[in-house]
Amino acid sequence: LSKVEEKELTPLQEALSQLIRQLQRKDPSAFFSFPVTDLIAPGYSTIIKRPMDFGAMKEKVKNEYYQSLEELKEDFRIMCENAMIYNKPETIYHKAARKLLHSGMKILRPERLESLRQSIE
Ligand SMILES: COc1ccc(OC)c(-c2cc(C(C)=O)n3cccnc23)c1
Repeated sequence: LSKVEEKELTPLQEALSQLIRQLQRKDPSAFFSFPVTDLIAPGYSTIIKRPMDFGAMKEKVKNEYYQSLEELKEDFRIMCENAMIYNKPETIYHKAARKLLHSGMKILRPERLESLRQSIE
């Protein structure tokens, strides 16, 4: 082990990290990489009750918060829906969120998660 204790990732953490990497490739503008602040989005924190972003997801993987692949899928859906709630339909963020949700649901489709689940059991 190096000086800083390197913690081995569990199979679930490995699978979750791989899924997040694949999902983030569908967000080339990195609009979903970090929390949306009230500074860049006025009133955001009063409108959006469950903020979510890819950085928060990675933190939850690191802290072993997710107990299943489904929980990641739920957070991903919330993240995209937040953007479609706060941002008006004609904005680049609303459009990016709808496109991201669509491509993300292919990456996270049930049969894909089922086979991934079996491979880590
Ligand atoms: C223009 O560059 C950036 C950079 C980071 C962002 O969020 C992390 C956003 C961003 C991301 C969002 C979302 C996802 O709603 N957003 C909404 C209103 C105004 N800005 C944003 C934009």
